[in-house]
Amino acid sequence: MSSIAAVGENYQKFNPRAYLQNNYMPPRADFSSDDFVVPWKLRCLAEAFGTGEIHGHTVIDIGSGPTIYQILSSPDHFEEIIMTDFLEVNREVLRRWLQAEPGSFDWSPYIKHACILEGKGEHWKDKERKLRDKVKHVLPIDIHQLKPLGSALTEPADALVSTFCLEAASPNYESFQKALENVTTLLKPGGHFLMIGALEESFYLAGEAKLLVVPVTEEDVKEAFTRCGYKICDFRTYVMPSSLKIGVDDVRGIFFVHAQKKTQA
Ligand SMILES: C[S@@+](CC[C@H](N)C(=O)[O-])C[C@H]1O[C@@H](n2cnc3c(N)ncnc32)[C@H](O)[C@@H]1O
Ligand SMILES: O=[N+]([O-])c1ccc2c(c1)CN[C@@H](CO)C2
Repeated sequence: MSSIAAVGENYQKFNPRAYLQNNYMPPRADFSSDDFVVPWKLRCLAEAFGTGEIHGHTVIDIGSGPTIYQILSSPDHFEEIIMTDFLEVNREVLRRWLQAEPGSFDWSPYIKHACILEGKGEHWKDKERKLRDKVKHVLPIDIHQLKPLGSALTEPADALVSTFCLEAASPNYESFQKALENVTTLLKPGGHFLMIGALEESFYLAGEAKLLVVPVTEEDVKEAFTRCGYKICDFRTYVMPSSLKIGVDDVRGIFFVHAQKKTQA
């Protein structure tokens, strides 16, 4: 079995609820200080969209998983949001939240915080409703395919978002780089890519699953984007405080990159 196939096999044990518990509930879901990881992630995304540079018809979220925080600041800038994931269990969790099914994960603290960061006085229920209106598709994706969305995509998107996906789905740096090339085919020239990911992480837990992660440094990420034909517009790093190192992974830090796909070869 190839190492990529082995990653896919291992993901069959991924438990969305355990993953959400580990990463999106306290202590990691602490909104009490801008210095905590979730406010930092939301601020990176809100500020990038707040520049007004990133807009158009469609934005695709690559490897959404069971989470929606990563698209909270996008609805005002796009007509359509496409969410994607490798696993049906995650796509189902997303569909249930989108349909406001009882028992779905409570993202309201995240939605409220995004409204505060954006400073438009928007009520969080309005943002929630807008988000549900604009997510038009929840599609299967495999970043290791030359055409990650298969034939589901008719034309490239105006922007891409991806959080904790490429390094968590690639067995080594070479396949990380190749996956970036693959997903870049989904983006128009001149389009913007916002990515958040783990720095120097080698594994994370999601219930029974122990997922292997290719450890990447800030330089590895910058080099991958540059080699893939991007201009790096902004790059930020967050050092994981010891209080948030809770045994669910060995992540050392988090990166945020805002990159723009160059228009000519
Ligand atoms: C660490 S989770 C990230 C989830 C979410 N984006 C977040 O910010 O928490 C990694 C995600 O990558 C997905 N994944 C695994 N293999 C993949 C592949 N070959 N192509 C696309 N996504 C994949 C998993 O299903 C999982 O949802
Ligand atoms: O601190 N966080 O907010 C946070 C959120 C999600 C994830 C991490 C940390 C680290 N592990 C990745 C999977 O590779 C997933």
